Amino acid sequence: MADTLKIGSYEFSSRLLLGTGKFSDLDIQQQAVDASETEILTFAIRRLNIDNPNNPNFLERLDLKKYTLLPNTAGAQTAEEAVRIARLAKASGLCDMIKVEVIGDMRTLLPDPIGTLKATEQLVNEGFTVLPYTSDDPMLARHLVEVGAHAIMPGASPIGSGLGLLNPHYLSFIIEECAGKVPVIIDAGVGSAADVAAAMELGADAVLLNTAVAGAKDPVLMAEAMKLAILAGRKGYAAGRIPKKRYANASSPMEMMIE
Ligand SMILES: CC(=O)[C@@H](O)[C@H](O)COP(=O)(O)O
Repeated sequence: MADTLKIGSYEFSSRLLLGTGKFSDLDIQQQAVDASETEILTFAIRRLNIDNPNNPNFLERLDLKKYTLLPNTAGAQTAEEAVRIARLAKASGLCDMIKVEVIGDMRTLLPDPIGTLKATEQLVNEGFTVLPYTSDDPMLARHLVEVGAHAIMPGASPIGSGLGLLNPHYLSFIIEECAGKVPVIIDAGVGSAADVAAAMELGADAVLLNTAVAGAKDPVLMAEAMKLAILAGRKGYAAGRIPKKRYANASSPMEMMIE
């Protein structure tokens, strides 16, 4: 059976979601998107030029028909702002999927939990497929699932920091909490392919990243590395790692020697 990622009524082969911002130029962006083999592209609606389709925008080199678009509400600091931005995206015919971002603090860019919960509930009620960006709080994840979120997107560390998985223990609680209900997509703060593999080995269903690829010395090569890290981490998780031991355990024990 195919190992697909299901988000609401959507189904994907790739488990890598890619942000489209911060690339040094649009050719590199296009090549990196191709190399990643992602099927889901995210972008800030506020950065998009919706009013005048004749003006250039930062998605213009991408063949958008090939991708599912995941607009996000970046820039919103209240639930009301996030809901307004999401409605604008839907009215523009972009997609009915929305990544809810309600930022509570402009220095850390950490999400505001109460605003995130309120916006998620409202947008679910309006028929959106809602993917809230959240902190690594397992109780908030539980409430988000209860109000109908279609995926939970906990940050690994602050957006753009590249610090990797700061609290794998709590992320694993969220993965447990959501198991059999909705997918968990680790979002933000990933710095390297090793971080991506670690997230997938924890049991995450997917990873969303932007800066680690866009800011790499070679973004196209890094996009390919991220694609492979997703596959390696997913297979490693499915294969079941050995338990960690405090002391050595010889690889060629004497009792198993063939005479
Ligand atoms: C929540 C958010 O905005 C992130 O999805 C961001 O777009 C990606 O974070 P990184 O740039 O740290 O990968």
